[in-house]
Amino acid sequence: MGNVVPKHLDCASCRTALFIHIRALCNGLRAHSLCAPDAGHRAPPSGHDTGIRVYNSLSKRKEPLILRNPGLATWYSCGPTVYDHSHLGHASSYVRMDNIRRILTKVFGIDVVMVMVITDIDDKIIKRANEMNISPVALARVYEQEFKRDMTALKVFPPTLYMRVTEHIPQIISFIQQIIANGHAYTTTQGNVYFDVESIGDRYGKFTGAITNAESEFADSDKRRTRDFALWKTSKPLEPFWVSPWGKGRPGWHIECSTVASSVFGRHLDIHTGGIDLAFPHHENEIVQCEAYHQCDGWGDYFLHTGHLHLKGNEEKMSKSLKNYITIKDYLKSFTPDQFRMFCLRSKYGSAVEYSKESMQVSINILQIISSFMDDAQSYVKGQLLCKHVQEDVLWESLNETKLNVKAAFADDFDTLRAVDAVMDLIHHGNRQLKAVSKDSSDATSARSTLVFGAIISYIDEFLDMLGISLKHKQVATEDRSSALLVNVVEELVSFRSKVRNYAIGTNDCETPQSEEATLSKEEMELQKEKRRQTLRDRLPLLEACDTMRQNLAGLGVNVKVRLHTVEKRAVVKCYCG
Ligand SMILES: Nc1ncnc2c1ncn2[C@@H]1O[C@H](COP(=O)(O)OP(=O)(O)OP(=O)(O)O)[C@@H](O)[C@H]1O
Ligand SMILES: [Zn+2]
Repeated sequence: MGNVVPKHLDCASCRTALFIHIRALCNGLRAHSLCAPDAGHRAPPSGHDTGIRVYNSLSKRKEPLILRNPGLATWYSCGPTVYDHSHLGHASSYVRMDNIRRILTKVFGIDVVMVMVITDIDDKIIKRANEMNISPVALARVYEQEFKRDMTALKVFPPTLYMRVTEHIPQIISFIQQIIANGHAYTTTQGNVYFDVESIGDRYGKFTGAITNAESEFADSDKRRTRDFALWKTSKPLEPFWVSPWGKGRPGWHIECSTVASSVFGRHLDIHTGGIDLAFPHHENEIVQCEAYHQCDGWGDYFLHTGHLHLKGNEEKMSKSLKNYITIKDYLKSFTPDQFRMFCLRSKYGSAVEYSKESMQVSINILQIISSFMDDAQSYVKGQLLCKHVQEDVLWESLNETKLNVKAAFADDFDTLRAVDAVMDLIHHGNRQLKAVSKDSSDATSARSTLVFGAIISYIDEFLDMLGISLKHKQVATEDRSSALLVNVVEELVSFRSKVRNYAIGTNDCETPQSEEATLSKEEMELQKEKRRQTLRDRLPLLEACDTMRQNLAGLGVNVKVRLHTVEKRAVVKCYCG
């Protein structure tokens, strides 16, 4: 995003410097629990303590999350620069932030007012539009729509307000005028406006302190000092422009976020988010612009940054400009949104994540374990799965402990990884109690513990639903609106297979009752057994077809289970059950 990064990325030394810088920031994020030496620098915000602790990139430590208004969080999120497809890097950043938002609202009862800006004018948009021979606005609208569609597909809640840069140019111009009037920016004869970093003394460098803009950027610029950055850029021939007091031009990247955030939230903002690459210089610059405009100190109470997603064996983040991306649309051809959401839950939002087929497989397996447990637990509650006596008190205790552990994990910097582990522990306990027995077993008649399993099912359902995962649509890719229909079709198919299979193994055939079996002669018994064997041989192709269908459905993520008590009597079909 923005106009600083590509210049860095064109040049090998700047690229290296940028990666070192990002790694340093990521390391800072990983060391969440450590206190940074300068942590005491900022006064804690005044307001209402939520009981949550968050890692604040500003102080580089975990702090109590204190909101200005009780039960309400104001949240500004940097949005995408829309000149190309959205990729899994965007997906991971926005899904992880969506999880935080869901936790805030659904677990802690905090309403969130979230604003996200869409960067629809920028060097890269203009360049790409020229290459494609279309207008920058047309290009931006196409990819903006695609981004929104992709987010919907991944079940990311839309922000309260999406705001486009191009629809706020007058506000941006006034914002810059005020910064100039307050003595923190200067104009040049070429029609550029720059922020005067020296004018704010040592208040620059909240995120880094050490990094300055590259000399290469300074070389062909009319700014006074290296660290100064553009608020308004004069337009080159054939570029889109807006008329301003400084001539025809367009806004710099950072100013759009400061203006839009201030236009909605005024001088106070609780939470600001983005990927870790945005901490410097983007967020650094946003802060000083806002402080210069509002004449305040400490704009933005909490800065939360997501770690980067990168491909296995690749140190660089997945990015449009590096062309090393997998689009969200392509990803959803092979995987489901729920599988991606589970992938995101399996790490802390601030850490880097490695994307690979293997890491996806781990998430798929977890969902399958959950799904399988929920199926078994439901069958048990319905009386379809007969089990040994259940130790209810152990399960009630485990459920209560899980609830406490999950909430504590969420209150500790939204630790989704720990929360999922706690739920998997509960499932482990549940599975240990669901020991299937045959219907003839004496255990089969013991009283069922339906209530505790009902409570566990309901809790896990709520937990997943809260985090945007729905087992009801399990294993079905939801590229179109017909997913619900598809689920019904799959269920119909599975039920048909089950009828065919029962016929093939002779479950529904009239048999000689056990009481009468005793009266049969040895020859008659032998005849009866031979008749059964012949029936099974005749119907073997049907069994094989059922088996093949089960394997094929498993390949598509639909697991067909055969209940123990319906098959165990028949030794001959053992090789087909499971
Ligand atoms: N690989 C990634 N991992 C995590 N977050 C990412 C990744 N790539 C982008 N983001 C985040 O997505 C948001 C929008 O990013 P942006 O539009 O700048 O994407 P980009 O692919 O990095 O683009 P560019 O290559 O043009 O800089 C930002 O908050 C950014 O930090
Ligand atoms: Zn921004």
